Amino acid sequence: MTVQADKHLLALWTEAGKHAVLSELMPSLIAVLREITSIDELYLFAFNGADEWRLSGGWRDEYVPEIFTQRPITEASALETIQRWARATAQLSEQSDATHRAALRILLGSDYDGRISVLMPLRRDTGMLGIAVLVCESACTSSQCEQLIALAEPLLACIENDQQLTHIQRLRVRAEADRQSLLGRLGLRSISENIVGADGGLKQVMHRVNQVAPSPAGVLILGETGAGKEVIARAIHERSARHNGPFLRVNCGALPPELIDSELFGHEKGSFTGALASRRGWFERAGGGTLFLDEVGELPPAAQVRLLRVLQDGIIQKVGSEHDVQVDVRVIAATHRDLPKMVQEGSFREDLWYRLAVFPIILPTLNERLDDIEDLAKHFIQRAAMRMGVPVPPLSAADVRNLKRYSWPGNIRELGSVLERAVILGHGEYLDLEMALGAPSPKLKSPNKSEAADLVNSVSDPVDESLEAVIAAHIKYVLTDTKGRVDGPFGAAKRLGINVSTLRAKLRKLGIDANAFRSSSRD
Ligand SMILES: Nc1ncnc2c1ncn2[C@@H]1O[C@H](COP(=O)(O)OP(=O)(O)OP(=O)(O)O)[C@@H](O)[C@H]1O
Repeated sequence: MTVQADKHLLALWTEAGKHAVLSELMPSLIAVLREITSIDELYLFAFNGADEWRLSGGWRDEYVPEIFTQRPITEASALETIQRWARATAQLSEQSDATHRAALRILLGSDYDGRISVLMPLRRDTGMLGIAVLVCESACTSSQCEQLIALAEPLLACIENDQQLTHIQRLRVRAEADRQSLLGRLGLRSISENIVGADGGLKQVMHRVNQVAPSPAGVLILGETGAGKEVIARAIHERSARHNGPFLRVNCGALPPELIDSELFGHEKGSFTGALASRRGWFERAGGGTLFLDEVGELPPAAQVRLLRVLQDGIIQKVGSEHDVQVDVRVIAATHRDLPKMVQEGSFREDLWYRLAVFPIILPTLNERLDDIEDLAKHFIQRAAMRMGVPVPPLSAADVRNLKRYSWPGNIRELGSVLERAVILGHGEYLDLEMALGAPSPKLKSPNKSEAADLVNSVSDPVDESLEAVIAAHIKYVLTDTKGRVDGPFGAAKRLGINVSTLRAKLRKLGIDANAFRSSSRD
């Protein structure tokens, strides 16, 4: 192949590699083809495999007479011509004669207005997938024909890319229509409207969200498990200039330690056993959008160093590569852990903590926003009823009181599950909250003094072992809440409504070590 031919081939592959729609590529494609022959017009047709030809892209000069008999050129007239031609080639292809098969590679054909149309089948091994129609002022020489034939492959790639992009666009339109219809059924205009308590217990939080969302600053969301950290991270993304970009969540705690770097930053092919192909990591995939690093406190020290680098310079290095890659990502991190304490203990880097904590948002627990429980409950009941296709069961004042009495270690997520269960258990006719909350549960919050005393005193009764287990679990739960503290105004004895000495006796009897709860939190 000559240097010129190589140059044309490279130029067309460069265009194909842009993965753009054909209408954008047409001027560049025709410019390359014009260097080979006196081409005036170019039409690219794609065959969809079901006996249909579609005009994927067309280009023509204003001043050149038209190739087709009708003007303006309609897709129908182009198709008719092509179909006529395709029928002719089908007849030719039935013949095994080598000359005819060669002729099928390019067809110098129909002559309209004294011009030559070059019909070029675009083939893959599986068959003919497209046709390029070139309208030239003069006939092509055999060497020009050869050069054109060599360009069939990148032209086909351009058509295929165009088809894929059109397909994706169609899926996008369909997904958006589904989203709108779903929002309509929920009586909402956008997902972000769905933050229950935005004007109640989350008012301060939403104020912080609105303050930080338009800026490029990173955000650290602190809150117990299930308190709504992801919901808040999404709200920031949706209110930011990046809202059209991706929002990706990665749970740092769920990444296998040996794969953390490759997952976050990507890897090159062959960089480790099993790296069969190069792969983009979460940071690259979130380009132009927001990366939500959930459970950031779980990252091991080595990954913390690399995360700090991205946050400082916006630069990552793939595993197995020495090249820096610039990424354009806003990072929102979250954790239920006590990060300052982890810094003190040396398990979380201090410099990373300062970098992440530029704009902290602290989420209240559900217990700290009990006034939102009624609205949240209605929201979850409605959602569950809608999912099950049953009428929305009413929520009574007694139900609300019960829900407020419950201690919610799993926060809003747990509330949602309980209410969904209550709708299911009530068969959509009523709300079976009692069953959904379970029998007297270790999670029941601060029972009154006599209830607690009864429970604890009954430990001496060896008959009912399961009751003993319930008591032990409840004491453990309260100790978790009080972080192992037994006495004092915030101690477990006070919470349980019994004497400190009684509680200490029970602890000994039940084999519970209060000190073991010193550093734990409910998660
Ligand atoms: N304000 C809210 N209004 C409505 N639903 C909420 C709200 N906050 C949280 N939820 C719902 O509660 C559940 C838990 O929320 P989310 O996943 O955001 O919590 P999280 O703090 O990120 O949890 P984890 O610590 O386990 O990652 C989700 O189903 C979410 O839709």
